[in-house]
Amino acid sequence: MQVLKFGGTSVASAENIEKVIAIVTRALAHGPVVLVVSALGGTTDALISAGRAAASGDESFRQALRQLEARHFTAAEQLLPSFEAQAEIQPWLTAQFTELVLLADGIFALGELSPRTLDRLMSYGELLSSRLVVAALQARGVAAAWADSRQLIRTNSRFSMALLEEVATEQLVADFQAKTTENLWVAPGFIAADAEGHTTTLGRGGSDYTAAILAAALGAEKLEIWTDVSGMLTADPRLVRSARPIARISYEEAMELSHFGAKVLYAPTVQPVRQRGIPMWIKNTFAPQDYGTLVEVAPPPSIGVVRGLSSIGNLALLNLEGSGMVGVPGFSARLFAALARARINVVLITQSSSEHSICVGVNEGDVPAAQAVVDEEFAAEIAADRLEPLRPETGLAIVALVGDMMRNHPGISGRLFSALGHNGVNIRAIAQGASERNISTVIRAADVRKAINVLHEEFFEATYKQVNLFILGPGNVGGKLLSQLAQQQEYLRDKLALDLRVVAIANSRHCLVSDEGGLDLTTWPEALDKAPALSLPELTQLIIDKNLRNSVFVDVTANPAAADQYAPLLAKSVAVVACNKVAASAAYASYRQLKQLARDFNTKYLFETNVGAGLPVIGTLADLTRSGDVVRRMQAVLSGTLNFVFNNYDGTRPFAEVVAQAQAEGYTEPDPRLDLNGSDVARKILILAREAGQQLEMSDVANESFLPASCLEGDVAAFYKELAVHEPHFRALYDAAASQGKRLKFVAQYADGQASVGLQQIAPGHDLYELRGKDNVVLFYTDRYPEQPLVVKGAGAGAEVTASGVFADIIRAARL
Ligand SMILES: NC(=O)C1=CN([C@@H]2O[C@H](COP(=O)(O)OP(=O)(O)OC[C@H]3O[C@@H](n4cnc5c(N)ncnc54)[C@H](O)[C@@H]3O)[C@@H](O)[C@H]2O)C=CC1
Ligand SMILES: N[C@@H](CC=O)C(=O)O
Repeated sequence: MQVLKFGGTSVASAENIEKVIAIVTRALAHGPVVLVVSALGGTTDALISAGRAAASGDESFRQALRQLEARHFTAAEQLLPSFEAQAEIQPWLTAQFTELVLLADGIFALGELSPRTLDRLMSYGELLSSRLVVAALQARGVAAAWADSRQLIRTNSRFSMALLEEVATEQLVADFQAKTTENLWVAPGFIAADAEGHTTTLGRGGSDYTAAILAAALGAEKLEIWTDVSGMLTADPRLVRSARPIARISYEEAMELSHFGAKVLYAPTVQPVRQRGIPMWIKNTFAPQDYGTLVEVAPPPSIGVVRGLSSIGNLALLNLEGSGMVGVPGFSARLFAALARARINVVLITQSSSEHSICVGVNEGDVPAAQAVVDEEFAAEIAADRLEPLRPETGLAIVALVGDMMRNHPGISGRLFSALGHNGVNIRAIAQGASERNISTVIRAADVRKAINVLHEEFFEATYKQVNLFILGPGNVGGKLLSQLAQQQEYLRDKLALDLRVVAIANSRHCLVSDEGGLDLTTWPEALDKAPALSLPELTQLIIDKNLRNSVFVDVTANPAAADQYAPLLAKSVAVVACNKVAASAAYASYRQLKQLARDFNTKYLFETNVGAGLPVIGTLADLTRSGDVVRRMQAVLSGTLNFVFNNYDGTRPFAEVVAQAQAEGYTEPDPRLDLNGSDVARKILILAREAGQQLEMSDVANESFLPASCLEGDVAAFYKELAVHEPHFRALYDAAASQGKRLKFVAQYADGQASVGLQQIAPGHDLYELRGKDNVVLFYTDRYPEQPLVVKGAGAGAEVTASGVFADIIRAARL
């Protein structure tokens, strides 16, 4: 005997029922079949709302029932081609709907819908669908007997969620089997009856359960649950696009996953087949060729140890806390007894070993009742201040990892916590049974999508990690960065398993945001011009609200207001990558705060390009200090612009023209005066000193500017004019150095807690002398490099190299 169950979508229309018939006909070739069907998709909901409308005096229930009637008549017409077959079923359908209307009229008259009446009302869905399927089969020459599940399955009288009476059911099934000759029975799912013959139901989704009960009672060789997806998936596909079917799974794992929200299977279904060791398949009616999922005793181990992820929402935590609980036996018994009296289902339990609190998870809808019964139960202890009143917390969800093999693998929870922690997902409670088959975490409902995706990547996608970028300032450097990202996207997927998606690009006028899948990195300039404006705080809020996993904010502006966004973003575990130097060179306290926030919220604040553009200057310094070395002295040329200017200025061309060339080639700051007056270099040596462990402020950096003060009055155009006016000054500086065979270098120095920047004449043979083009050089003198310094040298400015430094920081942030 095989038991096949088809869900609501599988029998939602005549066309779908044809598919069901084809599958059943094929199965019959292998032996007798019990076919269990759900109501036509949407019917149960329609019946419930019609019943509720009737109970509340709303006559719209009549129209709803007329619509249901029409739908069933249409299905009958489509399924039964012959006039005779239709003539046979139509009076029966009419009689059913007459009964249904009478029942609803009764509800309307009484103004009350009891659980018992609701069960009766709902039962029509499956009664109608199963009869239609029998008629359709018979019309195609397939002999089928209709088996009324109310005469096969005995339950108690707990209406809407009746409990199975196993022994009586087995007897009823055996009796029916003894008197039935057909090889195919068609039974309505979901419904049963109590000892008095009242119709009961087995809980929403209960048709799966019906099939499992019948399979167990008949000792079937297999149970097939036919639905609209190709088996149980590694995660809810509405949340995780890359979720994939699980080929084989144990009963226990299937039970855990279905209990924790995997809607494909009604949780109680597993128990009856598990008891008898009956293999259960989950198959897709619309893709019968797909393998589906086989639920069995001992499936092969899953490669990634974790078999699946699931989640349930609408959860509340109830926290019972107080010193009066410590070491006193019986508290939990009283808590659970009180909840049970109010028929409140406890979804999860945790208790700390201090015994100072017990925390239980319940459905949010049960919170008021729970609060009332628990506070009443513990009224005396609360009054005596030995317990606090029950504290409910709502807006939560459970995300669970499921897998039989987890118990043999240390480190699974470590990976779970670390993946969630890096993404700013706060875990409110944790539960793990001694079987270690399920690790459940309670998190904010708003974090579920992110958490499930992060965990899916961690445990199932050895292949890709999605990283979501928000890029501010697609100018000189930002534009190059976007080209590099576009060019490298495929390589990163193939070689580093990183799926870098640019979710938003913003400049000072527009903000372009992608809906799904990331922005097209070839057409963004035109799209950005048409995009609406968004203020910086609004952009920050958007990033927070999107709540995407592995989010990175990339600041490629020179804007102080942009730097103000780092703190709120880091506090939400959004990584910050900046070539903007404002934040790292602002007040020491705020620089520290940002670094601390990154540590506290398990994320990264990276600004390697703040010094030496794409050169590994800050990274090298960090490697030195991390390994215990102490930086005693630094000497450096840190301005690409000034090095370029002094390398190219010899009096044959005006100084202003050489500066303009540096700007045109993309070496200067957006405001070139910051380079020329030494501020940019001062910021850089300040950042290096801080990274070396010194608590310095910008005002501590001595800046001996070579620029006449009048050059800084007015705007950038005035600055260039004034440079021209002071040509003799620059010529004199050059001549003084050249006459001694020396070169001009704008040098940054740090020693003994003191930092300074200024123009120096450098003699041949000096470490700073041979420094071409726009190059930078940093000499680190440390305890381990006391005389011969550790040298970092190379191109220190330019959009391309800076963009590649930012890119490298993005990869660091992404891999955490
Ligand atoms: N050019 C270089 O060699 C290096 C540059 N940097 C840094 O790179 C940063 C960018 O430099 P460039 O690309 O040359 O500048 P840029 O002026 O070409 O680009 C800046 C971009 O920021 C945008 N922006 C400015 N204020 C904004 C706001 N409030 N909101 C949104 N967008 C805003 C502008 O619209 C523009 O798209 C600067 O902080 C600079 O210090 C760092 C290392 C080397
Ligand atoms: N304007 C800067 C660019 C890098 O920080 C420079 O010239 O060095």
